[in-house]
Amino acid sequence: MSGLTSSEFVRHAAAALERVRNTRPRVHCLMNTVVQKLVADGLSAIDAIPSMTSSPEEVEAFVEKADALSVNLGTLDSQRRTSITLGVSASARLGRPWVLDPAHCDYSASRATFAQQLLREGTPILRANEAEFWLLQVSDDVVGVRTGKHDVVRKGAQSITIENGHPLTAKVTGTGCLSGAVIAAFLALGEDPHLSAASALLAFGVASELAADHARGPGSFEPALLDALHAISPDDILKRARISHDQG
Ligand SMILES: Nc1ncnc2c1ncn2[C@@H]1O[C@H](COP(=O)(O)OP(=O)(O)O)[C@@H](O)[C@H]1O
Ligand SMILES: Cc1ncsc1CCOP(=O)(O)O
Ligand SMILES: [Mg+2]
Repeated sequence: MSGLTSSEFVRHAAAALERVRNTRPRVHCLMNTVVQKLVADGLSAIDAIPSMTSSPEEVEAFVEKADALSVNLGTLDSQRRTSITLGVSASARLGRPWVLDPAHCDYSASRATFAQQLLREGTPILRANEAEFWLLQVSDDVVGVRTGKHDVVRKGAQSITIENGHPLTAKVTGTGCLSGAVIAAFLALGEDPHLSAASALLAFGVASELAADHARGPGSFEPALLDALHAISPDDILKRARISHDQG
């Protein structure tokens, strides 16, 4: 884990949350059409600044103005493929960090092929659920994030496992997509991508636990998650973090 002990990593994550709040990174999202609002609201709640437009004519300009890019393949059509290809190339050319969520690539071979092509551009972070994750190959310099009951953030032989979270998170459509966008906000800090991705997921997992304290089910969990992303403090991370790591 880049030479850090577990407690040093937790302190890093707490401080990274504070830096996101203070620097207000711009995150451009090429997001599926199902969960645009949740993702934009979740980014705003942690004090990042979202933009969501996906027209091919404008995508390069938006990527240029952004600090990081979040790409999601959930509702792929031909125009969106064009925008994503342009956005990802611009990101790689400009050296902007970017995150790929290959949503539902396990349902469609052509989507999986497209995801695999995109992963060759720049140095992305892959954020995927279990089924999607195992379908794709990531090179050793790409950070691979596999979410689920525990989130595993791997780079080469090094991995950080985040045990924080709540099962209600999986009952709200779009939380996986939002977790990818939150990773992009932390990547925008320009720090070690492995630590940034793990810090983002630790903050997201702790926020999910805070939200669950105020929820009666998925319907009330969704707004509670936005409230928790707004309210979560570095201290919450220091007090609640449950992580383990493997230096490989
Ligand atoms: N059983 C679970 N317990 C706690 N958190 C979970 C569980 N399953 C998924 N999550 C969380 O829900 C979010 C979405 O993850 P996941 O369901 O893996 O992705 P997707 O929504 O893309 O299918 C992540 O923040 C993950 O940590
Ligand atoms: C249901 C659905 N269909 C296409 S995109 C999408 C949202 C997926 O969101 P998540 O994987 O984050 O729950
Ligand atoms: Mg998903």
